[in-house]
Amino acid sequence: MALPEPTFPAGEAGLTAIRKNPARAVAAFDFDGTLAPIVADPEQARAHPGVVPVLARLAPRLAAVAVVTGRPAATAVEYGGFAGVPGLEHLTVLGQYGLQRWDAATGRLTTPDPLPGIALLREELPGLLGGQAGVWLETGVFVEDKGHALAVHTRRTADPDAALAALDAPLRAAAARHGLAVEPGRMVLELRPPGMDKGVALTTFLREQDAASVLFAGDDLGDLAAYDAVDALRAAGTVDGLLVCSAPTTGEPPVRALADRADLVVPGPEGVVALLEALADALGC
Ligand SMILES: O=P(O)(O)OC[C@H]1O[C@H](O[C@H]2O[C@H](CO)[C@@H](O)[C@H](O)[C@H]2O)[C@H](O)[C@@H](O)[C@@H]1O
Repeated sequence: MALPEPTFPAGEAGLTAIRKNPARAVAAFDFDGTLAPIVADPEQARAHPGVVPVLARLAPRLAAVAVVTGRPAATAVEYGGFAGVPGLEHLTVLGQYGLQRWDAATGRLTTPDPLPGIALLREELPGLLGGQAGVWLETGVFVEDKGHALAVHTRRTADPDAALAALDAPLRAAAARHGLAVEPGRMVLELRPPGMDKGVALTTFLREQDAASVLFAGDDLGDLAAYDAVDALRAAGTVDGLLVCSAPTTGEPPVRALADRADLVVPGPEGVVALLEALADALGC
C-alpha cells in the first residue's frame, strides 16, 4: 500500500516531518481498538499479529515508540507481546492513562499507590450493580478491576448502549463520592484517578524525547485528550503531528469526535498495521 494523503494540511505537514527526520519522530498508539482488535472479553484482547513485526521494523529509525493506554502497563505489555523483542528496546508503555510507565530498555515498571477511593468503590460496586433492578451482573455487565481503576463493561449485555445509559448516573454519583474521574469509552464506563490523561502523558513524553514530530493513533473517547495535545503542540509550532483514527470494524460506528478530526481514518488495527508498513517502506526500514 502507498502512504495515504492526510485530509488536513496540518496532518500533511506532520507526515512530511516524520518522513524528513524520523530520528526526531515519536509514534504513539492507543492499545484496544487501535493495536488490538476489539473483543467481547477484555481479558482476551491481544495485539494484531502484524503489530510487533512492523513496530520492530520502525522503532530503530524513530526517536521512540509509545503505547498510551487505559490498560495497566503490565497488561498492555503482556497482551501486546512487547517484552524482549529485538528492535523494540526503546518501546515505552504509558499505562492507566499515564499513571504508570514501563520501559522495554530496563523492564522497569513505575506505578503510584492506588487512591483510597478505588478500594472504597471496589467494596461498594457489587451492591451498586446488584441494586440496579437486581440484575445487572446477570445480564452480562462485567467489572474489570485494574487495580488503580474499575471499569464497568456492557458489551456482553443484550443492549449495551441502554445498559450503559442506565448505569451512567449511579456510577457518576459513586465517582463523585470517592473523588474519582469518569472515563467513558466503547461500551464501558471507567472510574479512575483524576488529574492525568493521555494528553498530559503524551505531551510529557514528547518533551522528554525532544520530539519534532508525532504520529498518534487512537479509536476511543479516551484518546481525545491526546488529539487535543497534538493540536496544541501543532498550534504552538513546536511539534508537527499526524492524527490517525482507527475506525471500528465490528459494525459499531466510529467515534465521530475522533474521526472528524483525524488526518487519516483507517479500518481498525489491520488498517493501522497497513499504514505502518507503508510508512516503514517509505522510510526504507
Ligand atoms: O486506552 P485503550 O488501550 O484503548 O484502553 C481503553 C479500554 O479498553 C478496554 O476496553 C475496550 O476493549 C475491550 C476489549 O476489546 C472491549 O471489550 C471493550 O468494550 C472496550 O471498551 C479495556 O478493557 C479497558 O480497561 C480500557 O480502559
